[in-house]
Amino acid sequence: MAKQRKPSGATKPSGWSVPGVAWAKSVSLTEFQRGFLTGAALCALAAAAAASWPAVVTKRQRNATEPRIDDGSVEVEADMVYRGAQPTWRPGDQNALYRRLTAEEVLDPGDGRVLKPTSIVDRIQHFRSFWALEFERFADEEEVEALLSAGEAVGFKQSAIRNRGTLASNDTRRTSTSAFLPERKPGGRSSADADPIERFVRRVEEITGITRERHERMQVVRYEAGQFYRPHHDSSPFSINRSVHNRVGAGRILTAFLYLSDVAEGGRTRFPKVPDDAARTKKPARAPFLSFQPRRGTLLLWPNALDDDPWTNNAFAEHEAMAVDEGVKYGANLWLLQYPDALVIKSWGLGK
Ligand SMILES: O=C(O)CCC(=O)C(=O)O
Ligand SMILES: [Fe+2]
Repeated sequence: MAKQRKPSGATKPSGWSVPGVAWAKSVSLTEFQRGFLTGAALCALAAAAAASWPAVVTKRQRNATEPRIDDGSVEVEADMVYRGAQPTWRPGDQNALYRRLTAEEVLDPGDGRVLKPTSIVDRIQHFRSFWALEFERFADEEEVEALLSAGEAVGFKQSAIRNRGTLASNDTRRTSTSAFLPERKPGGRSSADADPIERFVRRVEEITGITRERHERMQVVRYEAGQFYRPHHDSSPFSINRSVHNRVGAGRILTAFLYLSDVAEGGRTRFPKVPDDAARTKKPARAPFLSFQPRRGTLLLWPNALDDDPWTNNAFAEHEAMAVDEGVKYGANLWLLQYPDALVIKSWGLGK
């Protein structure tokens, strides 16, 4: 975990201009309106000054080598937090992954079978894309069982959820329970008969091209009848002033979600900002948004970032786990990160 500090070379901005005031002068406004705008601008400045540096920041040039990290109040360079690590994705890499997975043959590193998405959903709106790929029978029975046992061994607890930067449990937005599995150490790459979880992790490394030092610890989730996880985004914004975000949840550029059980009724994973494709769903009763039915062994893969700006969340990636009507639903999250996991940097000695 990088110590919080100011980015070197970043100085307080020299010249201030308040856009609201400049604009107010250029149009004809009443004295009252002008006074209101000036007052609002002064309030904003005072509020910013009251908060400690760097609550007020200049807009810097943005380009591929100088990422902007923005949680709404601070702006820092990624490598200040991630100790010079290279980002996983540069602009364009996300769409390149989509093309590779949909147009090329990706082979299972274990048994050599072709790993092909069985269902492809692709939306492009306002030049910003979102896609989700479903891989049926991605994990075999042994792998599914191993993940379930690993979850049981850790123990399922009321899932924690971040609420304005602090961890809170018993959140009404998430009633399910979950278990974070231990870190996966670097594994030997040769044996095809590795342990089942190892096989699964290698397959995810193969399809995504993202190796395990950029994986978060896997999280097994469990929902009993009536339990749900309301709409949320898996990736929290980067920031240096909320240290918890740096360790968990920041820069989850991809979600690989493996269903560990079939669910008879309910329990769908639904994307409430992505319209459904009428051609895919012939059932008129279904909500008109993209959703997936849990099927044991099926992997669902979707990006949480923007292709042209992988440091920024893609709003279309918002999703929810709808309430399970009957039976118990299990799944496993494997989040793939824009920088090596901070905990891994520390425990594997990957930091500088
Ligand atoms: O259970 C699901 O379908 C999705 C789970 C999820 O969104 C999460 O754990 O972040
Ligand atoms: Fe999620």
